[in-house]
Amino acid sequence: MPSRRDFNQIPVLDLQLADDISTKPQLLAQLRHALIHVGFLYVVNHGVPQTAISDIVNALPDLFSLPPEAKEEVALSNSPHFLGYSGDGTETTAGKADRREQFEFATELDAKWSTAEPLYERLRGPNQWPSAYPSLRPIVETYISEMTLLGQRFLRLIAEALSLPSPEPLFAFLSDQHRLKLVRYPPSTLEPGSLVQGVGPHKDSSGWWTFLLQASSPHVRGLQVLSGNGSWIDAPVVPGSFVVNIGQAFEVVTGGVCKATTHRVVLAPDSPERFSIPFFQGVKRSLTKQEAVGTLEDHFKRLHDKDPSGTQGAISIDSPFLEGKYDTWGESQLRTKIRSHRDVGKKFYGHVFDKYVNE
Ligand SMILES: O=C(O)CCC(=O)C(=O)O
Ligand SMILES: [Fe+2]
Repeated sequence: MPSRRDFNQIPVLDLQLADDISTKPQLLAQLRHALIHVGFLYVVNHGVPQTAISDIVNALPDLFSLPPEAKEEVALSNSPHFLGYSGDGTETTAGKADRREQFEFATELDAKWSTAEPLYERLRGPNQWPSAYPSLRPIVETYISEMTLLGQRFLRLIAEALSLPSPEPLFAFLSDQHRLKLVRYPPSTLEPGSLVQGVGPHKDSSGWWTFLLQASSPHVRGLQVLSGNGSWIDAPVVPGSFVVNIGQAFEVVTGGVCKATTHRVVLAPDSPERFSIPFFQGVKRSLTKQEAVGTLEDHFKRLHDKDPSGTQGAISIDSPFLEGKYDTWGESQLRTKIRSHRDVGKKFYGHVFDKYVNE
């Protein structure tokens, strides 16, 4: 018998159905199914203005064509907040180097960390803006604001789909800082039959929810999602959509009823350059394990007991946050960031570097 998380395609949800009381129940039922059985979905008619999307998509070719010194000016290695540019091959996922270059931005905030505060508060801080491309800043800021709003609308729908009495408990987990990556995968020139890792298999660890814009034309493929039966399902470009998926903290808070699903990007032989823009809705840094597990535990246990077939297996949660020895989400994030960007770790977090890298 197929397990509950076998799927062979990713559902497409029309958020406009929420605007009419006669169609909203249909949307909520589709959403509940996608949350519990797939962990990945597309949204269309999502309400994000087309100009905010096309402005950022159109900025990508010029941004990535900047000369090396303009990229160096905003290198991630300058930033204790892990914001800025990192080059092709500098990040590893599942033990292998990823083939992508990226600019990482976040909600624009001051750096106000002092030694009286937990070290993870130093993750909060301002962006680095390339001086060679001054028009980028308003484009990115507008996009982050719009995606912040979409994330909030989406959380309200999720609360209803999961029968929560109110969305407030979900909002209480949110951070003041959401993160955005502008990503370019290079064209591939491989021999037939070989595949290159754009980004290796992973579950999103840095956010509550991810909203991904596939910013290339529909013939450019690459994103794949792991079904419960072990097969990789293509997630092609659906024009006018965002791909939405669950982050690891949300899996923890729902007691594993909603699972973070593994995904990857593979570059096939002769594949063209590919752009994507993931927005990671942030989780508050001070969140403790106890709060994450305990706040909605009773609700999700009841949901599981009411529909044990639908949420079968809900008890197992595979979470570095829960399994790790660090009690807050912020510290667990800081550790992850230091491990994946060791140059930044050594430079700004020298006194904890060995602890986080060797433990
Ligand atoms: O580029 C993509 O399509 C996916 C990127 C991704 O999964 C990530 O950055 O977490
Ligand atoms: Fe991801």
